[in-house]
Amino acid sequence: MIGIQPVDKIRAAEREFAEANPDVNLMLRAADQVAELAERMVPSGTILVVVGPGNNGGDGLFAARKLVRDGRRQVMVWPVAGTAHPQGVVAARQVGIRFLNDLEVGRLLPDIALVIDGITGIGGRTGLPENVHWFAEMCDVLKIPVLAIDIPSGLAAEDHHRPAHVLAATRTITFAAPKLCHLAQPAASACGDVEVADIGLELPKSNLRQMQRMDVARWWPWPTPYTDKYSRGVLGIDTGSDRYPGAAVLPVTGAVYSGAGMIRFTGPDRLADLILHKLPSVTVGSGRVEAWLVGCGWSEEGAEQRFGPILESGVPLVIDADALRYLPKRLPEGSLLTPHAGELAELLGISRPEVEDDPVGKAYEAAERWETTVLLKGATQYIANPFEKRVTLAIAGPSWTAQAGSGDVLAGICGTLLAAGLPAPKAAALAASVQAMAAARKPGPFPPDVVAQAIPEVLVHLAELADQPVLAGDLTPRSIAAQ
Ligand SMILES: NC(=O)C1=CN([C@@H]2O[C@H](COP(=O)(O)OP(=O)(O)OC[C@H]3O[C@@H](n4cnc5c(N)ncnc54)[C@H](O)[C@@H]3O)[C@@H](O)[C@H]2O)[C@H](O)CC1
Repeated sequence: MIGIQPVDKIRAAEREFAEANPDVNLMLRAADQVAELAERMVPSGTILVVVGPGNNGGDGLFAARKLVRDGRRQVMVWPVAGTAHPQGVVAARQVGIRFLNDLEVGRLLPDIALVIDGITGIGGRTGLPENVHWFAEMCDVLKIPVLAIDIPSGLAAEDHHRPAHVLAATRTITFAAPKLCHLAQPAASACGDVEVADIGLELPKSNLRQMQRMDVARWWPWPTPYTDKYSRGVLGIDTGSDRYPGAAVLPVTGAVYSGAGMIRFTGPDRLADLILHKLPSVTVGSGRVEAWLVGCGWSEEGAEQRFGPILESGVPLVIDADALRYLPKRLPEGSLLTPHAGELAELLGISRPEVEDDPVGKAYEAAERWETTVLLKGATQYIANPFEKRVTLAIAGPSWTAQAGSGDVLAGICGTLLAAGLPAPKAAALAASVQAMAAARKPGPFPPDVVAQAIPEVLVHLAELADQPVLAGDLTPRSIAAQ
């Protein structure tokens, strides 16, 4: 698990560090790491460092000096605000770095091997300074690699929005810990691969975190020689309707391919036949279960009658789709709600854009209101845990999972894990992460049931990795795709 840090905590840690280590210059440490990464990205060629008026620009200027000294290559600086970090400017001038104006930048840009973005960092407000819009567009058109220092300029550290104008990065090097913009979509799509550099800051535990592959490997309920189908967990599934027959098949597919010990399907008989045709290991009819999955594709007719007896069973429930409309005030302990943004808006009596503007806050609000875990689905999936007062981001996958039926499969995976006895926050975080990793193995328009069929491969791979102390390359969807 990696903690996502807000700007005030980073600044406080920086102050504490400075008081305890008056002789250490954090900016130089940051600049050294920027220069090192730049060298790795482009071993030769001219580098243009674009700097703003703040300390982010200071990092850029000291990195420029280091690049000239170590690499003896041409490095140029464009101070976009006219002024820049005074000591940084002196340091850059001392090694003969050339400072450019807008016209010169426009002329020289096609020959630049790498742009280092030091316009704004954690002090940045959303939106790029206007005089840089053309530059961001040219970098994109000319496909010039961009290394962002701390935060790609145009993004705000704690905001998941991606504004119209942003200097999109190929890679971002951030310090001490990731910020929300690095991990939450759509902002994350402007960060490229994100590297977290240790500059010596000590940070407190964060209540906003992101799953890592090692967490999935550690928490997965791996079967042991003592396991049988009952101890692995029996999951009851009541989903689908004549109008939505696929919503019976897809959750069951998710549950089977994520390793449910046994599945009891209690939806309409005609749909049971459909399921058995594809997945003959599923049993039909009621019996003892450890958890229920309800709601996918119920449509409105008869929904309440289906829900009533299942609610009374008292076992933990995964409550998806249509069942979210009939929530009682108190839910069985250990239950999990799995709304998308529209469903969460309906639950809270607000508009969808209000949820999309503040997904962390709204998922948490619903979790507190129903005293239960909420998995908010979308390009970034948020798991709100009201018991430990925190929100976890699942591992992200490719956007191909944005298709009808993905949520049904995800609900099935959640059901497997609840039935296996996992607490709902862990079950939700594992399920969403594993589905994303499966989708990364099938990065194309594969239907959701085919993506589900890739889950066993992901689990085999994770089981091998589970013995290893460190997993390198976490954090970004691209690194997952590389597995
Ligand atoms: N905290 C650390 O761990 C370390 C951080 N370092 C670097 O310092 C920056 C943060 O520097 P700061 O001076 O506080 O802010 P910025 O440089 O990000 O920007 C401030 C500057 O920019 C103007 N501005 C902000 N947004 C916009 C905008 N949208 N349009 C125009 N102008 C904007 C603002 O008004 C200010 O003038 C951090 O990210 C690190 O890179 C250290 O060097 C190492 C330790």
